[in-house]
Amino acid sequence: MLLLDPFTLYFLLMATLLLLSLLLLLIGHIYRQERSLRLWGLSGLLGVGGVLLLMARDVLSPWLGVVAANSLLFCSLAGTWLGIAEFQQRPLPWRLAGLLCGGCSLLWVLLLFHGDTGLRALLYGPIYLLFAGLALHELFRQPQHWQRGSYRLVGAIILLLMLSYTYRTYFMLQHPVHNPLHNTGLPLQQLLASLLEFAKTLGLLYLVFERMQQRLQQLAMQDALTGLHNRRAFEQQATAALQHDGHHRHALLVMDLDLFKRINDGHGHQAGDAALQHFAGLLAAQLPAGSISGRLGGEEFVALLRDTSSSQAWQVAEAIRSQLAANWIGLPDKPVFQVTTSIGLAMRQHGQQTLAALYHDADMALYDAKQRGRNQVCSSQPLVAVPALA
Ligand SMILES: Nc1nc2c(ncn2[C@@H]2O[C@H](COP(=O)(O)OP(=O)(O)OP(=O)(O)O)[C@@H](O)[C@H]2O)c(=O)[nH]1
Repeated sequence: MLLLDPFTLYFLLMATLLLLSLLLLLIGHIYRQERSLRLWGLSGLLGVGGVLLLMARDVLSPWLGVVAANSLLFCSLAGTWLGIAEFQQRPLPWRLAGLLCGGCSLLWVLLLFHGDTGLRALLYGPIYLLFAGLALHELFRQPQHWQRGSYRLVGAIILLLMLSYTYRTYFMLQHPVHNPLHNTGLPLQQLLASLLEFAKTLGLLYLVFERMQQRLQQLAMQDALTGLHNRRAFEQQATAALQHDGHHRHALLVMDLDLFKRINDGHGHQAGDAALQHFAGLLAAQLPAGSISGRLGGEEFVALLRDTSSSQAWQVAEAIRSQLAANWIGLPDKPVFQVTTSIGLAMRQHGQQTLAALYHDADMALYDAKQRGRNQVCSSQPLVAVPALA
């Protein structure tokens, strides 16, 4: 078996981190909306550059090696933190990051003059801990992120990194005059820290992909105009609800805006869109909590009212109808107009009734409402029209 010494492993890790950083920059270039990826890619490049400079300090001048390398490493830490702030869609604390990096580098230079390695070591740990702490703070700014497994995983990796930096400080204090290249203890710690940095970058990448997937899922399930569920999402959620609460009474409302073609023709397509959005807002305000609503297409909407009686469902439908009829809709600099809706209501008769069967009953009731002159609610059982409230 090929056994690699810690240094070879360390160099291999650095090479992998370099490739990963380049990959992040490439993906960040393709998915331009994810600027955090580019910041993390840059942070990785700075980190690798800093380590290489540190290692080459015997060849280059110690000044260049130590001062430039540490400055790059501080900027790399700031890059991770800025990337997380960007990922959380917060204004980037550029100035603060610049001030911190500049301040840390300056302190480092001053301590070089002082020549006390112990003091430098004491400064080293807190700077790393500060940047890791800022990254953690940004990651868990929203309390709901504590509930998310992926966030907790990245948080745990950053905590381990903080432990590793603390140990590094302790080690440097114990061995004040050391050369990291020829010391036996430090490379192992450096190996561990690099592995954790690597894991952290992968974890952050995972967070971005998770969010991209959520966005795609949202796009696939949401009606773009109204923000309501689209047909597929409504069918999925309503079917699950019917299966889950089999013994409860549910009501289905199928709603179709009246003579919508006239609104489009008379006021323009934009006004028609505004009417659809207005109606979606009305549904959100009038439907009881726990209801599932959606836009099936065109000017047809649907809502499943869970655990409700027929009189409650009737009242909700009637409130939606009368509120819509009572409101004027308008666009800036355009004449206002009114729109009405016809609604078909069906109550679930028994536990086995499917969504398709329920929809069929409600659709028949809607047809009846249209036939009776529109702007009214009709129920499938018994199939009668009930006088409008207003
Ligand atoms: N503005 C706008 N119009 C849409 C959209 N989707 C469908 N429509 C229009 O909605 C109209 C539906 O017309 P019809 O199916 O004839 O129904 P209606 O005029 O509402 O008549 P009734 O249903 O019988 O009351 C058509 O003119 C479609 O072009 C949309 O997303 N935005």
